[in-house]
Amino acid sequence: MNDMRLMERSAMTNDVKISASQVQVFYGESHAIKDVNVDILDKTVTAFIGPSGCGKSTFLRCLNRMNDTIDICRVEGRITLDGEDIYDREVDPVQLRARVGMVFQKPNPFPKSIYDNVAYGPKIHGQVRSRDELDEVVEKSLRRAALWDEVKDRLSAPGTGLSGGQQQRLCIARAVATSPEVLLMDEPCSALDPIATAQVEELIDELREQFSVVIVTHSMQQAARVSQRTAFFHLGNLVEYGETGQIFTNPGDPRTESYITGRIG
Ligand SMILES: Nc1ncnc2c1ncn2[C@@H]1O[C@H](COP(=O)(O)OP(=O)(O)OP(=O)(O)O)[C@@H](O)[C@H]1O
Repeated sequence: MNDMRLMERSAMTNDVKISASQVQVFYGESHAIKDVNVDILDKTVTAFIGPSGCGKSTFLRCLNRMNDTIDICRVEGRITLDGEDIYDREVDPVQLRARVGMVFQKPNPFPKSIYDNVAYGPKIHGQVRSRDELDEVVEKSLRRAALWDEVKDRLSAPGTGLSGGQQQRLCIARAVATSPEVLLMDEPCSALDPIATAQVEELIDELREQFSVVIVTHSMQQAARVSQRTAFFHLGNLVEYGETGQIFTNPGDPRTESYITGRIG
């Protein structure tokens, strides 16, 4: 039985969810991402690490076309989600972002009630047909974000009135409410205290049972704790990508080694 489970697990984690090939990103004349090739696996947590300014967030934002919102930003190359080119003219970026959700560094709940923060996505994407169905989605999402018990008696209170850690879990609930296939997290714990960080990390581990999670982090301890794959970026290049344990214990590139041992960054 255990062997069987192991087999299922390893087979599961070899499915490619997002594939990037020869991706270049420019901000005006500045070349921020240089020829990046990477396959992001389904039902896996992938950590992007590297020194400040190396392009982690820029590359993350390519994966759900958030860079489209930055005028001077130009993305080249090919990125596919389940084999389909996400930069194809036919693809609606708003629909794409329902499939590839995002959680930002600073919790940013809408100035609305806790309920409405979570209900917003399913409503605008026409994913629910009745108030009962919406109630169900809201409850399920808040449970998945490990927030339900703390807020179930005050769903109409403003989301901005929650603590920082609760607000970040509310943003995670909002992101999972549209049933995304991939969740992008840009330093989701940087504004949180150690207890809230531990809660969010635990949550990330649970979320990967359902979908692919990509997390940008400055904390190597966090990358080691939550991820199964790690990508090390340096000066816009993807230097090394592989199993987290291997990257941290036996990196193949001297730049990765310098970074993880604290010599650069
Ligand atoms: N909106 C923007 N306009 C112009 N240049 C930008 C913009 N965003 C990022 N850059 C530049 O692109 C490069 C990569 O930045 P990015 O924020 O992706 O790095 P990062 O690795 O996520 O950094 P950090 O760890 O400090 O958040 C940097 O040189 C940065 O100055």
